[in-house]
Amino acid sequence: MIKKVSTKPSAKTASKATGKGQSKKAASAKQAETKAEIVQDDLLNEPADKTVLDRLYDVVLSRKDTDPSVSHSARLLSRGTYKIAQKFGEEAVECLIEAVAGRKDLLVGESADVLYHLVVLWVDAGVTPEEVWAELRRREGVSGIAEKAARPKETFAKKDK
Ligand SMILES: N=c1c2ncn([C@@H]3O[C@H](COP(=O)(O)OP(=O)(O)OP(=O)(O)O)[C@@H](O)[C@H]3O)c2ncn1[C@@H]1O[C@H](COP(=O)(O)O)[C@@H](O)[C@H]1O
Repeated sequence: MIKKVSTKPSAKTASKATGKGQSKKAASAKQAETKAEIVQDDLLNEPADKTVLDRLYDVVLSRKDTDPSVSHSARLLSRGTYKIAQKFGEEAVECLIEAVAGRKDLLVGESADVLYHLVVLWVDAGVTPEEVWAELRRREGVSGIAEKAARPKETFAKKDK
């Protein structure tokens, strides 16, 4: 499932600020909403390219320890590593199903789901995108075949078999 980027506070948050003596609260909620709308407009002007992943990480990180009733990321993070890993696994399976079925259009959406859930996994584990980019950078120009051939013969996985 694909979800639009939104930094808007929920309608719930704004509607709570009503009634007598609440006008100040209502005004500040309105102000926050206007500010969030500006941020949302800014986001709509951001490029739809690979930099979106860094922005997604920043948004998910900012959701940590926030209200789980307002943010899906906050809800997922509050449920702990097991649930986060489970969701990531489910999305990965849905992704590979579309790949095997040759449904390219659905594979795009499922890929976005996988990346979102991977970012949640990173936030939960304390891994930053920069660490992953650095690892990919380190591997650049190293053939996978050559790297595998250079591995020590006695690997942990092989010992167990
Ligand atoms: N990219 C995503 C994204 N992709 C998928 N999803 C949500 O992931 C959920 C997947 O639904 P499922 O039914 O599979 O999962 P579930 O609700 O946990 O169900 P259970 O497994 O618990 O039964 C849906 O609510 C989707 O909307 C996402 N939620 C958020 N984002 C991004 O994260 C940002 C922050 O979102 P919030 O944290 O919700 O503010 C958004 O602006 C988006 O950019």
